Amino acid sequence: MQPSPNGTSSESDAAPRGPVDASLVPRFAGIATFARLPRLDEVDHADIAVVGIPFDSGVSYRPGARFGPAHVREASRLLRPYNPAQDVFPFGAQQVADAGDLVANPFDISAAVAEIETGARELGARADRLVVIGGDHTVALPLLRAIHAQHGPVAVLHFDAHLDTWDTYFGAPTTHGTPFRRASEEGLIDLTASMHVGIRGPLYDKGDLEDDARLGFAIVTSEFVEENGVAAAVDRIRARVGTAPLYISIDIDVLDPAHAPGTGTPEAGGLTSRELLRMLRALTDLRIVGADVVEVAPAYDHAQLTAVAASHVVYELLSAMAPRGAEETR
Ligand SMILES: N=C(N)NCCCC(=O)O
Ligand SMILES: [Zn+2]
Ligand SMILES: [Zn+2]
Repeated sequence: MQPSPNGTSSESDAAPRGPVDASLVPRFAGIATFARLPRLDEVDHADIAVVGIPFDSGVSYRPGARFGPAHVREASRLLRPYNPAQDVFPFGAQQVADAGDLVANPFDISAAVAEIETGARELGARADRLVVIGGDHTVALPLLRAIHAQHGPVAVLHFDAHLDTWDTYFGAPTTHGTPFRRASEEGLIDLTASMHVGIRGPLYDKGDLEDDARLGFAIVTSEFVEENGVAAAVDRIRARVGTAPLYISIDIDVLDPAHAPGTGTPEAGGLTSRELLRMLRALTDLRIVGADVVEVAPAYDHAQLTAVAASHVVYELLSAMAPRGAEETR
């Protein structure tokens, strides 16, 4: 294989352009794109664009997820080309590129949501699928609007400590605690195939769960995973999602604060990063049409714990989305 001057490896024009080779350029050198991948403007077309949305004006508690994309990119420098857990080269089996960040108005949530939807739709012309790094969970609503325009109602597999199907906060309908209620009301999701995983902690009222079920979500709680194990949780997820086009939304606070302290609304009693990664690895053959990883807030992080976890979550998503063919390429 001929390394190019910037240390990226590419065997021919047709092969995907992969990350900067860490054996040629130290992984701590250079400007951080996700996993040191090429930028979207450096490739003709991407199968998947990784894109940041530095927006956190929808938070109900600790702010700071606007700095999530940069923090996750920094921690992603250590990722390597081959994923043995899924036996795939996620950057060789498909072209993945970093599209930078979408611009979202920090002072006007409605304007931001419109900008995010437009930005996602426009990116859709240059990349087949998007994997988004948030940003707070508000961003899932415009992303689902863009996905719906392309695919119709999708199964939403939502990993989170929180339901995020609440109605309003201080009268505001568009916040990080409400995206999936709005999405359900707008007909964006498949009400027979959507599910929350990792739910735990105090609610506002008993009726929250009744509302949530009516809005189309089944639930695998964090406690269910503890009592029955990952394999049983995966069985329930796969039975629910079936063959529907699947959008995966991962709030990093689904992890226990011991595994992901850097987030705005932490809840005790969460999943381990090992459990979450195992669940994602079991989704390989599902029809994943897009994904987000949200709520990483670096100000509360320590030693990049949360960002390392989030970067591996993105890596498992990209691996699960990679086509499986006869030829194994890096
Ligand atoms: N989407 C996240 N992370 N949290 C929603 C929590 C809403 C609340 O403060 O009750
Ligand atoms: Zn949450
Ligand atoms: Zn959330």
